[in-house]
Amino acid sequence: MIEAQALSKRYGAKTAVDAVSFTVQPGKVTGFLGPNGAGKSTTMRMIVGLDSPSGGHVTVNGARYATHRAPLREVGALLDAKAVHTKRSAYNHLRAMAATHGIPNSRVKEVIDLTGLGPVAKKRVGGFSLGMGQRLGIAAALLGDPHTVILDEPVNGLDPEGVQWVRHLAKGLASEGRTVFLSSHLMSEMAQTADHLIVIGRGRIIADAPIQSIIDGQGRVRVRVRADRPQDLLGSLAGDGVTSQVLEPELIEITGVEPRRIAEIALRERVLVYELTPIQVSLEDAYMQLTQGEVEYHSGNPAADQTSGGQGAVHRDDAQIAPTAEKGR
Ligand SMILES: Nc1ncnc2c1ncn2[C@@H]1O[C@H](COP(=O)(O)OP(=O)(O)OP(=O)(O)O)[C@@H](O)[C@H]1O
Repeated sequence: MIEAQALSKRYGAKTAVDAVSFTVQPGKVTGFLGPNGAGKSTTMRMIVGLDSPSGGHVTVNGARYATHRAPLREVGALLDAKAVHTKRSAYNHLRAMAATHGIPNSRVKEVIDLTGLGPVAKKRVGGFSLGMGQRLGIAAALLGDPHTVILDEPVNGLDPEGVQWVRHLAKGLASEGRTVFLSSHLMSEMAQTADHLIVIGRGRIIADAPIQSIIDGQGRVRVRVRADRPQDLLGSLAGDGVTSQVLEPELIEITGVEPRRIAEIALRERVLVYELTPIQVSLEDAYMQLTQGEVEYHSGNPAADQTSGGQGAVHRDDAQIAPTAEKGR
């Protein structure tokens, strides 16, 4: 288990992590999401003692990382896959790590097999592809058979088979009762892997909830309607929280009304409806809505949905989470 209490990190005038408190529970995969520069890596680095907090504290399995007698057995982390001695072979790199913790060579062989590094284990790490480097980083994280596994962008550079492998690995580790905390910018992958999400923006927690409740919480019901007189329908539907967008003369998208209510009103107004399709909210949609005020580094997004009304707060299991801030400029 990872427990952070009012954890902060400042670099000069920059507050990278701003008094965050959260718990990463064992037995599930917890995804850590946030825009570029939100503070994910800094938080992960503080968990494993690579950065010292400016305020607050964080423990892993009940104690600060540095106070564990054999930290590799408590927590394994992939933080920067490039941080290896490039002239060593993968095998020697892992053996050197294992030696410092009294981990037997048999475990080195095990993690090499587990991560599919067998064919290149004796080759110099300097010549590794990004994906091979990631696999080596994951092998190192698993070396001590740790209770807690932290993976920062583990699928970065992996091919589809590798991405799938990381997914199964993360789920498998969680099903063994371990704590699995991973970050990724790949929403579709996160949607398939994580049970729970912590979303951070500008150093603060925006959401901390089961993945489905984050999707549901952000997704006000949206329905695509084809009708012969959409304006008449819209006139009768107008009300609190209902927004709409005319896509084509006979095609509209309505947000905030259940499909059945739309059908009832259409019947009453004698509007011919020939399509009524609820639109599924994806994790990506929910994430974009949650973080729309939190993105520091914008890339123009011409496809951004301009029609959504204000979004409500997402709720944690137990407590309310700050509502999304207003749109950043
Ligand atoms: N060593 C450092 N010195 C100064 N500023 C830093 C340092 N490390 C991180 N920062 C700043 O702290 C903020 C958080 O960075 P961090 O790398 O934790 O974000 P992130 O969420 O991991 O981003 P990304 O998704 O781009 O990896 C950023 O504004 C970053 O520029």
